[in-house]
Amino acid sequence: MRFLYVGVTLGTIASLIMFYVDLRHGQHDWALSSLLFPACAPPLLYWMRRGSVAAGKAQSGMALLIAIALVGGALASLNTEILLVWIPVLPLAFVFLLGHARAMGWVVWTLMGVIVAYTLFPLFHRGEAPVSLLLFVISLLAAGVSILLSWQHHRELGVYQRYLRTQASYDALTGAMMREPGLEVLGRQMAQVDRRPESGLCVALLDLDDFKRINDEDGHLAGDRVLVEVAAALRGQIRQGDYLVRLGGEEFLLLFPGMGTDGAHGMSEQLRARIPEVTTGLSARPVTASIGLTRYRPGESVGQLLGRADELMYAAKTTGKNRICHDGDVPPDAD
Ligand SMILES: Nc1nc2c(ncn2[C@@H]2O[C@H](COP(=O)(O)OP(=O)(O)OP(=O)(O)O)[C@@H](O)[C@H]2O)c(=O)[nH]1
Repeated sequence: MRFLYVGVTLGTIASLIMFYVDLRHGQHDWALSSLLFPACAPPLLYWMRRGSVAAGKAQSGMALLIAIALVGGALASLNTEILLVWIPVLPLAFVFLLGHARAMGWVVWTLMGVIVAYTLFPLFHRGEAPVSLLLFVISLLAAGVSILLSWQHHRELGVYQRYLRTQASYDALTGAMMREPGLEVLGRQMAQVDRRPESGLCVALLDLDDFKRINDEDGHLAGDRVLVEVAAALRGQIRQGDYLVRLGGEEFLLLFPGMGTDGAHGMSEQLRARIPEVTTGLSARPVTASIGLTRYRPGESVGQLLGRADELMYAAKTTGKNRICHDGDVPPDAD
């Protein structure tokens, strides 16, 4: 939005200077096209501030003004080099106003309008020649360069945004999804099962056993390496489309969308057996995990589902650890 205020102010000042210069040279028809932007853009901005015009519509309105001013200016005065200066500026103005995707359409149409204006120029000016073809093509090439620059900027921005999203969603130590985004995914998966109950969803709450002792006896760094190896093993074992979430500390949540209880139990059993293998040598004693496995019951809340998984995991802890506890009362398996 700040661009809009700066852009309208600069555009208005530049257009008023052009208007003054055109008037001094007695070119009244050119002066009219210079007056279009200062006459329309500030009121549009004012209506937008008051809320009478939606911001998106006001921005499209500004883009339209720029397009009309440029094509109109080209028809009226394309035999002066000064107008060519604006042609490379146009793609950047559109990108700032409308975002990259929409701007490209506007750029194409406006440049086509300018090319048509160049071609028709002699018709409107009794055979008078427009500015040399070489200069005109150079200004179009300069517009091409500014499109490439804006595209490059857009790409870099996309890479940076993806990087930030990853940083915000994935735990730096284990690479597992973090709690918040993980619970959002869980909510989405549950909603999907609510719509299509036959698809099913199982969740496993996995907690490493006696992790505090690993930290105390082998050191915090060893504890970290255990977490890294366990997470890597879990990720390597689950299917594409399953999710691994680090709920906190040494507690992980696994989501198995579309998997029945038998399948999820088999998978959890493999994971449980894999943990001591991948952590051999990292800790003086074998690393094991207790797992609470449950199936989502359509209509229940995230809290109810995770609460049940937690109770089952706790049952696994209290009945000897290194084991899986699962629902005894799940509906008959669809598998
Ligand atoms: N090294 C390391 N330790 C962590 C991290 N996050 C949490 N912890 C430790 O994990 C330990 C968890 O201990 P408890 O909650 O008592 O659980 P536990 O020792 O596994 O006992 P049970 O769950 O009953 O088997 C605490 O000592 C935390 O300091 C981490 O990122 N790295």
